[in-house]
Amino acid sequence: MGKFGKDKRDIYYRLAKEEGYRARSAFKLLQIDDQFHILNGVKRCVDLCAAPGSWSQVLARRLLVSDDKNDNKECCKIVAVDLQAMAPIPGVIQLQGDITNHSTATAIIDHFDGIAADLVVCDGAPDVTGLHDIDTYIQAELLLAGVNITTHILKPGGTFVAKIFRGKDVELLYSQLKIFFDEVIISKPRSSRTSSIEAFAVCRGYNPPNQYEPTMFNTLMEGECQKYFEQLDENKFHVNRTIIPFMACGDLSGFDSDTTYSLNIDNQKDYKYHEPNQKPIDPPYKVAVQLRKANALDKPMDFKSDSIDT
Ligand SMILES: C[S@@+](CC[C@H](N)C(=O)[O-])C[C@H]1O[C@@H](n2cnc3c(N)ncnc32)[C@H](O)[C@@H]1O
Repeated sequence: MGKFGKDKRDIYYRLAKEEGYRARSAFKLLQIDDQFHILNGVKRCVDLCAAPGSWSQVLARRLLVSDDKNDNKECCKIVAVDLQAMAPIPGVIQLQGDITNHSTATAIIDHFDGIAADLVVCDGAPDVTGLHDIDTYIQAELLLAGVNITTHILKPGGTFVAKIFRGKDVELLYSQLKIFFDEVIISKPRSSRTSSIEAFAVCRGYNPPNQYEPTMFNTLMEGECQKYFEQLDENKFHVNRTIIPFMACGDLSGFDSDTTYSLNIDNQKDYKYHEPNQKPIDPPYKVAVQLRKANALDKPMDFKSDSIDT
């Protein structure tokens, strides 16, 4: 496949480059916001698992714009966190850290001068192995780590948006989210491939159980933590089956992420190749790439997975 093949096969990859985004995932957050208006009135916002930074770019473009209708520029703060280093984005405070660490929660709150956030978004994904059950399990753990840290930093009534893999035990995750939020909707943006099990949980109205004290237990599903919730609020803790609404979002007559488009879309727009906007600065696969270039890998490695969208 030539240099243009991916532009043809993946319209959102191409549009991301044209519109200056670092990754195609930007469109997922844009479409979620268009549907649910999660950014309305937001003054403090946290982007968990943010690298390479396309969601932070969306947050910065939509929240830091100063015009007659929006005077947030002075007071809106965006903090982005990732394990990996990320190239700077004007107006975004960056923290390199692990979302499972308490010190990361403290560092975020310090940036907000002790005031909790209005919105937390989390597009966290582990390095996928291609083994679906393992990938889904690790993703669930990461989502729960996202919820854990969110309980330290989100204001009551606040909104949490997180990537979720719809694997076979996803209903347990829905129940966990319903413990903390009044409303949970699972949403599939048009820019997320249909073939991917990825979707996004849009959780509104943060409302933890009575007397809930935020902890950094590794998972909310484990026995001790579960017992803790049972003691706290019997009425609110149900790990029974929960029916969660599912909504597609994004312009349904717009671009389909599973379709291959001509390079001159509808002959209306002249095609011009764009390089990616920001290459990863220190990716975890760097050593493997170097080994491969030096012909030092035993056999070629395939990092592709057809079921996980990035
Ligand atoms: C799909 S990427 C996020 C893409 C990003 N939303 C964007 O639009 O550019 C997933 C990110 O999760 C990060 N991540 C995974 N586990 C993490 C952890 N425990 N703490 C912080 N970041 C983590 C990875 O380093 C990776 O950058």
